[in-house]
Amino acid sequence: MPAITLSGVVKNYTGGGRAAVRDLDLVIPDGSFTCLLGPSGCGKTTTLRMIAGLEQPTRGEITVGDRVLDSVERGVYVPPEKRDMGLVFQNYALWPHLTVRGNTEFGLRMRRVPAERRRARAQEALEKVRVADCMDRYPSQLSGGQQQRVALARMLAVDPDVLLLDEPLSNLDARLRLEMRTELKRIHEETDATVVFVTHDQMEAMTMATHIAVMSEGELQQVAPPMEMYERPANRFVAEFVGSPPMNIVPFGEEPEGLAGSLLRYVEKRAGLSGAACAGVRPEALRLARSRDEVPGTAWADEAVVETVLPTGSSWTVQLRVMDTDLFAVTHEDPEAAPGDRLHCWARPERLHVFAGDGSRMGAWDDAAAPVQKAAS
Ligand SMILES: Nc1ncnc2c1ncn2[C@@H]1O[C@H](COP(=O)(O)OP(=O)(O)OP(=O)(O)O)[C@@H](O)[C@H]1O
Repeated sequence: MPAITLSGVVKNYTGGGRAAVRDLDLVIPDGSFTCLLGPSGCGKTTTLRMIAGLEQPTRGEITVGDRVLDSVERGVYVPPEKRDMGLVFQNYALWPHLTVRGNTEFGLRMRRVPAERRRARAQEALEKVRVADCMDRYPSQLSGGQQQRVALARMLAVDPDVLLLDEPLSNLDARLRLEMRTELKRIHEETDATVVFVTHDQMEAMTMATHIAVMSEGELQQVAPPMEMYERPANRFVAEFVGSPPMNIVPFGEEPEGLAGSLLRYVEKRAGLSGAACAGVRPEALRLARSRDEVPGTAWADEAVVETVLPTGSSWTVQLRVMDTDLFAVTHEDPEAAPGDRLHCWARPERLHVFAGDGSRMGAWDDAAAPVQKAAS
């Protein structure tokens, strides 16, 4: 299955104000598990529906390899049933008059798969999502979570090359959701299918995806493998959206004082940089030290007062007051600190993220901050 490519795709709904999707250029690699991630209303579902053929772009092209599925300019539109894609949407729309088995076999029946084969494939798919024991029930006799799993089974039974999933786990409780994430990841690895998965839950995207595409207000912000996006967010929006607890961001403003002033001086001195508008540090990159002697010489450091210490069982979240600003640190070792304690907080330069006034990442900072590579001797 070749890559799915969206080129210059725009979607304006009639009666809608601004475009739901704007100038979208996105390549979904073959065999990838690509998550479309972003806050509510950013255009994720619209993008997925256009790939499925349920909405037509206002402008632009969608292709799979050499096959053009949509081209407004060339007057091409391939209807959903001719795209060989499996769909599961949030409102999974099972047929109320068919049993679970009937629903799961439905797509196979449409494809004229013989009865015996149909039964076996439906059984297998229902076992995969663990609802085989509800085989003879009707959708109205199932919980929301069970219905969602039947919708997944119905799609899996057909074994499509492309799986399009719109928040398919939203009706499951926390435990089942976690289980189904693992299950979906396993299914993806087993089938080689290309999966496009819509979610607003960044943890879901981080744990399942091979690639994440972050959108905001109809525009693509960044596409990258999860860890690359986490470690090198392309702009301030991505930096703040991906990660939990979120990245600490310190805006410099017009005349930075306090922590902002200290950080800006550090950044300017180390990188000879101008035009920086804010700096960010992830909570786990913010380290704590009892004495300044424990801080590496090249690191940024400031004095901090402990405000609260919140143990979660596996980690501790420490709220710090650094001059005029609150910062959050996460540590996996007991910080042995109490409110009111005076500490030093610090971060290695390569763990600081610096953004310009338009929100874009300042690559010049990364170049200056990276540890000097030892020349090969
Ligand atoms: N049928 C429609 N008619 C008019 N406007 C629409 C329609 N569908 C979506 N929109 C608008 O398009 C924008 C993008 O919506 P979309 O559903 O794609 O976002 P989303 O990121 O999937 O959001 P959510 O996570 O809430 O589902 C929103 O402003 C929405 O109000």
